[in-house]
Amino acid sequence: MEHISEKRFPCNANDYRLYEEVGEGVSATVYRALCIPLNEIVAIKALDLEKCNNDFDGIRREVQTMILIDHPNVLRAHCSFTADHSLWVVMPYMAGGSCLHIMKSAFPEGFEEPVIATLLRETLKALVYLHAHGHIHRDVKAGNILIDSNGAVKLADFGVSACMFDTGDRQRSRNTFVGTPCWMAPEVMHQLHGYDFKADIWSFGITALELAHGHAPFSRYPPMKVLLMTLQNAPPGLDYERDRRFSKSFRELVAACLVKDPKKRPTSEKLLKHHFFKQARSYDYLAHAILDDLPPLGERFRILKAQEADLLVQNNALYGDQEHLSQQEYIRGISAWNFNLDDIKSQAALIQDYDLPTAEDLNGSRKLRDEYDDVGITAEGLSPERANDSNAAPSQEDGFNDLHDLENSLASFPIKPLQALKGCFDIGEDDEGATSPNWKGTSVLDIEQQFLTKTSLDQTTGKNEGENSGRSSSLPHHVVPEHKKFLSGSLIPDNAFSPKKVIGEGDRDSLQPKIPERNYSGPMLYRQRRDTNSLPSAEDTSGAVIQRKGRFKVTSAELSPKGPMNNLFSPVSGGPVSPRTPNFTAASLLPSLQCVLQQNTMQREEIIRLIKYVEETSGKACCLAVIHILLLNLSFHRFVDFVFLCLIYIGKLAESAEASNNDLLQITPASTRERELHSQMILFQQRIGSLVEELQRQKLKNAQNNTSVQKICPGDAVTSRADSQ
Ligand SMILES: Nc1ncnc2c1ncn2[C@@H]1O[C@H](COP(=O)(O)OP(=O)(O)OP(=O)(O)O)[C@@H](O)[C@H]1O
Repeated sequence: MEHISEKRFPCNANDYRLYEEVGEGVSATVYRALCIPLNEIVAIKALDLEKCNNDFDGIRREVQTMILIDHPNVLRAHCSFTADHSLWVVMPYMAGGSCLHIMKSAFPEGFEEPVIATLLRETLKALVYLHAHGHIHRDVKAGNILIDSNGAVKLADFGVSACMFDTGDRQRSRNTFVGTPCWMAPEVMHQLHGYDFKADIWSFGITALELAHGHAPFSRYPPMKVLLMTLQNAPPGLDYERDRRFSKSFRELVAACLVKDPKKRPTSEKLLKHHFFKQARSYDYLAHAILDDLPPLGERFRILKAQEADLLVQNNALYGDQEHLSQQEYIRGISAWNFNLDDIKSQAALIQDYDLPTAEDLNGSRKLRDEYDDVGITAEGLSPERANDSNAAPSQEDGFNDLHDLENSLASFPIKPLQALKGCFDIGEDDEGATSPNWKGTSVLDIEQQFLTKTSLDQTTGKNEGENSGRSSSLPHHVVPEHKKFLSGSLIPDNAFSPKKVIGEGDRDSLQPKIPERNYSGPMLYRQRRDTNSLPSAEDTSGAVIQRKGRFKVTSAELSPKGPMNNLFSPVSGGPVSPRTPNFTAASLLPSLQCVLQQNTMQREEIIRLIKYVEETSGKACCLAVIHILLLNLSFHRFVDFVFLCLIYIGKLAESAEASNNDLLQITPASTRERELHSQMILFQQRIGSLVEELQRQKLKNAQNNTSVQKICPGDAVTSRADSQ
């Protein structure tokens, strides 16, 4: 590949002497150099072929364009040739460097309007020429506007330029995704209907703002966000209040260029006739206005590069791997065109809603006005209040997040920006399905969230991004990864209650689920209710609390058999006392035993009184009948008392018998029944005698057993022996 201009620049690397580096791009380094045979200072752009991803067609197109074009405002290549792994493009040396570098070095807040008008007029002349010859530059920006030492202005860099004659059918629109995000026209971003030379007019309008402010709108944001803001926000522009130093004609020129509908943008030729350019001046004026007192280009570039290195170090310390963000590339003068969608998508994963400090920020010279512009508010798009309030930082509601205003603000835009996003970023069907089919509704939030709300940091410093980040953090409700359903059906995490919490009886009771009341029939109903729901206090119960089982209490009353005759009386309250009361001590039993004896004595006296009464009135047989009745009605545990009474009575009978000697036998029963009862009484007497004898035998037997047990136990024997010794 070898091309020679009319001047016959040599195509051999040995004929050139490289001096200092004066510029750096994505894939190229630009050197000031000396063409030795011609003794002429040139610029050599060394394109690293390995970094060009084998895009030889692109390189060929750029070089062809640079050689074939012939216009005083378009940078032309002298020749090109390969050297080692690089392609060298020899071109005129523009000693003033790019407008971007000039601003970075001496005009961080932008140029004065006559300078801007002059620069833009010359640039526009280049565009008129290129468009007339079927070229779309596609990368118009301050970094590609070069200035010669005499103030001449040339549009450079055709790395992404497109020739509309490439296919031979005068194709006037393209369908490739190239350019630099901040300067990229919306129709270039969405890729749905292609674009034409009007895309350069949009970039021209962005460049006008760049020259006015020192930076392009959205330049501090990563590419993905720039794309979204460009598509969703109202077009950027000059603000009435903040940009008072600029003329109305300048605002109108910018507004004319930055219309989202490319059809409504003027052509470059028409734009060149805009009255704004009446204030444009000569090359000499330009040279004096912006190049005087500037150090040589190489030195400026070295200083800028050192600043960039410092910034990278600081940003790396602050934000880690975020050094690829566009602001840094912007400072470096790298346009980052030729980026591809994969790169953007990977950057989207790194998007943070904070601002990286710029060189100006670090120097404390950043103006709020710049931030104002960065959110993309046109002067025309501002409310009167906002336009007059110079201190009011714009919020994202100015179009970025307000979905309803969004479509309205883009009324002139031919394609819905959200669909454009869909086309741009290969949102798959699944992604689409995951969002609402209504683009005006949730889907924009989904996309926004997908690309922008990966923000986990809110490190804004009171700038408009603070609002944005806050808004971004408000994720749509259906994208709440932390809120997962519990399969158990409970929305409360299983560990909502501390598993290590010691649950006391009361706590456990309170945590117990309420047991539905069972419908017990019969007498159990009342008792069950008392047990489960209306358990009275110990003071309310008819008996003392014997045992607790959870929230259930067993009382003596519930353990005692029913019926007044079955109850013993409490010596204190007179209430029933359970005979099965466990763990009673002897001291506690003593009052009860005394009570029992007293009670028995009273009953015994009562029985004796009754027997005497019967005896006096109905004879001994009737008395025995009373005893029999008493026997049948007494419970078993009163049997001892009864036997005791019977013994007393029988003893009296015996005394009576002994006293009367055969009187009993001689008693003549009054009736047959009386005789039967008499015989039964004798039988009872005999049985009682037998029982007494049996009882005595058992006592004796037990005494003997105890004696034998003591003899068998060896421990006791040993112990007793030891004790005795
Ligand atoms: N002829 C020239 N004379 C002086 N400086 C130049 C010249 N050409 C380029 N430069 C400087 O070198 C920088 C990078 O050049 P260029 O833009 O062509 O490289 P690139 O790889 O295409 O970068 P980018 O991606 O920014 O377009 C320019 O911004 C400019 O400052």
